[in-house]
Amino acid sequence: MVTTHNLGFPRIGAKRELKFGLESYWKGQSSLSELKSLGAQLRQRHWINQANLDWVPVGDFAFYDQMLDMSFTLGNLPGRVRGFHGDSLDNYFRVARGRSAHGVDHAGCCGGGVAAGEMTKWFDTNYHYIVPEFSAGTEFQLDSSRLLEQLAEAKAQGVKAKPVIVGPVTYLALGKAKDESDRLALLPRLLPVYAQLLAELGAQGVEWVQVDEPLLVTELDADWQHAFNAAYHQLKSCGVKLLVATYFGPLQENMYLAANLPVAGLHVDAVNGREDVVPLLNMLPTHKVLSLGVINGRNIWKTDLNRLLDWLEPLRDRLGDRLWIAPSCSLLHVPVDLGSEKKLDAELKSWLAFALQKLHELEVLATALNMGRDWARDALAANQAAVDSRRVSPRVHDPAVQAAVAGLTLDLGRRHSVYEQRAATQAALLKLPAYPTTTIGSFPQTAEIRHARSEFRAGRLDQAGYKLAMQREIARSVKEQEALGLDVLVHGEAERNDMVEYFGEQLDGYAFSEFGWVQSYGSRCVKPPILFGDISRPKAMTVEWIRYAQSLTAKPMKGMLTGPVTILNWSFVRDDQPRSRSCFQLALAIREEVLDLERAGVRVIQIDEAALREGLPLRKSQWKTYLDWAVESFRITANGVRDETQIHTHMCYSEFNDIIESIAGMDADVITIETSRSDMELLDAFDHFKYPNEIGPGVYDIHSPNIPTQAHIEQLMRKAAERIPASRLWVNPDCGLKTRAWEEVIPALTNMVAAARALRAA
Ligand SMILES: Nc1nc2c(c(=O)[nH]1)N[C@@H](CNc1ccc(C(=O)N[C@@H](CCC(=O)N[C@@H](CCC(=O)N[C@@H](CCC(=O)O)C(=O)O)C(=O)O)C(=O)O)cc1)CN2
Ligand code: MET
Ligand SMILES: [Zn+2]
Repeated sequence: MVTTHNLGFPRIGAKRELKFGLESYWKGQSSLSELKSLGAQLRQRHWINQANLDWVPVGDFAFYDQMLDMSFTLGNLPGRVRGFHGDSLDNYFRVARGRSAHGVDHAGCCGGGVAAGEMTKWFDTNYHYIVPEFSAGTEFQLDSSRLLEQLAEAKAQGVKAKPVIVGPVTYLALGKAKDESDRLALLPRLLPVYAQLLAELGAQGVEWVQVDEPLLVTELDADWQHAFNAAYHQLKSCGVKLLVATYFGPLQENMYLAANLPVAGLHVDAVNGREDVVPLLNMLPTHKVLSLGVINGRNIWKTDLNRLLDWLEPLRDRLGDRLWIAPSCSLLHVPVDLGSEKKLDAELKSWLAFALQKLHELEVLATALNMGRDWARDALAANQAAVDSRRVSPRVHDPAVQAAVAGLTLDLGRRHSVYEQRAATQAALLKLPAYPTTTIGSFPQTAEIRHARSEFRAGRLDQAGYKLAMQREIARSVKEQEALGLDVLVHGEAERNDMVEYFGEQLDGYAFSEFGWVQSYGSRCVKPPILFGDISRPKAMTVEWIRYAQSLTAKPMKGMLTGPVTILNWSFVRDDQPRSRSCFQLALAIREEVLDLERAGVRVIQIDEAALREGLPLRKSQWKTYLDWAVESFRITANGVRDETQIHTHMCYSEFNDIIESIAGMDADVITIETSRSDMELLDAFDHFKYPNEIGPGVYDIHSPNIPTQAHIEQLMRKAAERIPASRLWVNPDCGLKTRAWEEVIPALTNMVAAARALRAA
């Protein structure tokens, strides 16, 4: 018999219950016990949702992040939060979110400031985890309470529990040694704690534990390969069976290593690593379970079940009971329930599967594999009809768009003149001071803005009323910026629910959901739009708003767009054509918007490519191919403008050393990047490469509520000027300000402008 299981379930809740519960607790509007019982309710509901599986994940729930959970389980708390006397969940939130120095915390006691743990992208997803912190002296100490409590809960509910933990090697690799010490040197101290944890789980009657080691789909040097062997040799007799889970790509050169770890089972990504499976089978010891991740956990398309069965049936014949099937990765990265969607049309809906529907697909597969396809005849026929209808739908294929992409030429992506020449033309027109100041685009998305939008959606506010409400917000942000004395203004993005979804909603070839939320970090979610067909732009998307904003000021107003690569990377995209082709289609559509803005008299246009770097393939060998089409897409979007028009781009999570040539290849006149947390050291890449154009290195971290001082900003800018000629420097925050409050934004920008003035005077 084939066994079914799941690697993880979205914890935010079908209606984002966890988000609202967390935010209400953080605001002091509900109690810790209410929050904890909400967590228990969500776990229970999600276990019921998964009740038909043979093994159900336990421990995949997290109040903020699964890596931070693991840090607490391993007793690896940053020194600055040790010795906290309150509830450990409150301490957990202190690491997750930081605390400002003068605040009064939830429990009403005075807390000193606590810096938040660093947050970074989980592999190539749009999910962010809290980076474990290490130093040479790090000691670990088991705190199994969270996992054991959830296990007891699950057992009481009759759940066939398979605890899930992050594996020791991935845990170490994704952390950072603040003192530059060797994290691998900590492995001997870490493993006994894992062994103890596994033994405690075994003592509770656990049979299988899923140990996530996605690091195995990345390039590993000899030390890290060795760490895998060392780790699992030490854990092999801990009293439970281990299923080492890999995902987000093929094992490739790590296949032999993974196949021969001394564990009872291996899970592989059989969607993105399909070609690995047969060679893997040939080297897998015959006592081991092989779990095939056959349902895509990273997108929302229905699986072609019949075709999958054609491939799976011979594997079933060969593996028998040793075959397990599952989604390719945790379902954390997809929305919960397609059934909640009332506005998507029936045809499109028939092509889709969210988490619950994916679990159903798994059941159908198991029935067909265990009993024969006849037993699943109706489900398979319905699936076939849906898959066929999508394949041939005229809604998916637009010959005009395909022809435009086929006709792309390199000159579309080239500016008329080189940077030096354009820069002179632009300087004469814009007449900006030295160290010009600007912001990245968004201003606070206040409750009133969100509320107005939700009233508009619900039909309680009409189009005119909504437009007026947004214009009022735009006017407010223009007024604030003028009072602050900023040099290049933004309209503030009040009218945008999200920098990607907003464009998805206006482009043909896109659909969007009502409840398709996916956790991005903590309580913050995104609703990735669904790119299902060839992309075109029926009409201008941003011009009216920008024109309005420009009408309110004599200062230059930036046109604000999201670039094609970022729209692609933060959407659910087609699986029936290469990503590059969808990206070129987006590039052509956004290019038209750029040209429309230019025609409307907008002199500075920013095209955000926040997700360009995170879209890099996990293996370096594939970087060049990606960068080539990604950079070309940006160039097509941006570079059709006249010399007089200044193009800006923005990137966050910027680590540019290894891709600086591609960044330069985009040929934006100005790039704004996140640098404040690295003390301007990121600029070394730009310095060494002699990056030719202008740079706005972020001078303060927008993720923190702390107000940067003028002195600190000046000091950072002086550091920047050691690396980049001052004549090419801009002064701006690290990223957009939408998650901050006006009370934070005003003093921070006041100090920023004062710092720029002081630098000019010097
Ligand atoms: N797509 C994407 N990926 C990204 C980023 C990004 O900006 N976009 N930034 C980085 C991650 N950072 C992020 C920063 C903030 C949020 C964020 O604030 N998300 C909002 C949702 C934003 C949104 O779509 N808002 C909608 C819906 C708002 C909403 O929830 N409204 C309430 C009603 C409110 C009321 O009636 O008062 C509801 O529907 O229940 C809107 O403004 O229209 C949230 O979780 O709260 C997400 C990610 C990296 N990845
Ligand atoms: N223009 C966008 C903003 O300011 C860029 C954000 S990058 C995540 O919000
Ligand atoms: Zn940003």
